[in-house]
Amino acid sequence: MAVAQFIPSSSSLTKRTTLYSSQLSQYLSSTHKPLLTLRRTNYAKICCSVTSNEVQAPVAKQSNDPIKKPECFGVFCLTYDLKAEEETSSWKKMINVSVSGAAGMIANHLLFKLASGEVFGPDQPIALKLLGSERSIQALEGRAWEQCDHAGVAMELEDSLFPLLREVSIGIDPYEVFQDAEWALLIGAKPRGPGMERAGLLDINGQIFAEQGKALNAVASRNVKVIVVGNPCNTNALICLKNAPDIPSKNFHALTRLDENRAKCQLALKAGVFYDKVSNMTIWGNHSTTQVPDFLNAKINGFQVKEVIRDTKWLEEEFTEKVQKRGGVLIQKWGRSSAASTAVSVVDAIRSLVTPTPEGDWFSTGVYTNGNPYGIAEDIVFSMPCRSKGDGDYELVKDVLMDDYLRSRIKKSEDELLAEKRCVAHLTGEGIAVCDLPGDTMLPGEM
Ligand SMILES: NC(=O)C1=CN([C@@H]2O[C@H](COP(=O)(O)OP(=O)(O)OC[C@H]3O[C@@H](n4cnc5c(N)ncnc54)[C@H](OP(=O)(O)O)[C@@H]3O)[C@@H](O)[C@H]2O)C=CC1
Ligand SMILES: O=C([O-])CC(=O)C(=O)O
Repeated sequence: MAVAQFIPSSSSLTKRTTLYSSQLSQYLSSTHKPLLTLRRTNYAKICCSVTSNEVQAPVAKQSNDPIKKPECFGVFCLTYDLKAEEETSSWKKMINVSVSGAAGMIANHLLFKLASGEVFGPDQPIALKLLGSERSIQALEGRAWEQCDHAGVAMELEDSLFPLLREVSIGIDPYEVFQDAEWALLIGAKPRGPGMERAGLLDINGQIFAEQGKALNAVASRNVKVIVVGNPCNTNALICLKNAPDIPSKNFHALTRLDENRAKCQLALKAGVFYDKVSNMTIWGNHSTTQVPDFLNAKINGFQVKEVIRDTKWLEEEFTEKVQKRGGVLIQKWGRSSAASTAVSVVDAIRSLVTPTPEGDWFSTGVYTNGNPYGIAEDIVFSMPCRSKGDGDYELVKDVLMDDYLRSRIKKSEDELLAEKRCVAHLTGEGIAVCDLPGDTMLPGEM
């Protein structure tokens, strides 16, 4: 099936491309597969020290053959009927957190942080709903781990004895996995392979996010917060929100927190301070090599960066490029893209929304531009400075400085995102895609 006709522009850097999505349709059409639910009721009680007469014998509900009847396995199959509720009675109501790309590298770090309580707090029980594919479901369940290069995520979650992890469910149908999701962490995406055009990546991954947007719209909580990690994350987030018209566009984020963290690290290194002394760090724009790490507004020990680091040439050239291309350097070292630091930055991104922003500071996240006070084009997802009261919502920061350098850099990233948007018009319901991407459009991990 031809899904988009990319019309050549006058630029010699663009190519006429017609994309086919049969492989992807196969991946996405595998819907309505059974959802495996791993549930442990009151498991926290078992982990905590309660007196033995409060704990009744576990009522085992294990299936005889967990491979043929994969409703549950291992410790998640046991239902404990505990009378004593002191430990859990102070807990908040359980929240549903859906994670796509759950068998991938980033999720492998992130899931354990989510389950440990370090993200949502020590009194916040969670249900993890993992979205995999036909291919990865075995890795997620851990049933065929001997043949698989993935770890068995569910088995490792089980072995971690996390008291706050109340349910684990696994599925390959976003309409089931996103049911009542209060947080959707969308990590799964195809990485760009050798010889693949960026336009091709935008289309293939864009279709994943169009489908997932529709699923969120149909079944997720009306106030779900969505964090898109899978690249190209800004445009994927735009596609997702356009396909979820019943969910506020404001609730969709593209992850640029890793870029913020990378920028803070480089400034700290140059200034010879610990990185917790760097604040007010904005990443403007796309999670790509056009992103703008803003050294005009950032502070070190409460002073403007330019008062501390007087080498403007270093800031404009070396620092900026280092942050923009940090992902690529990491790929050269590792042979794969950043996973642990990305997971940490997802944690930071969520925590910035669920805890009040420290007075005077802000954080960066890629959000919908409608109504922004900076003159950035509307109707794209752009990284900007935000503050939160800790209620999951945020406000854009109004009191920021602008100069010609910053404005011109922001414009370049804006142009890139507008071009990406034209390239996925067939996925946002805005007509025929015209793909005239600037020649230097690259992900941070591309060199
Ligand atoms: N925004 C940011 O700051 C960053 C973003 N990223 C991006 O995050 C994404 C995930 O990275 P990472 O976890 O390391 O990647 P992995 O390759 O380890 O995992 C990717 C997961 O995506 C899933 N997937 C969904 N659809 C496809 C498809 N069509 N083709 C291939 N895989 C698919 C796979 O799921 P399954 O196994 O179920 O088939 C796989 O588990 C990438 O897009 C990467 O570029 C990475 C670093 C930073
Ligand atoms: O470019 C990539 O695929 C990885 C990435 O986003 C990053 O490291 O920032």
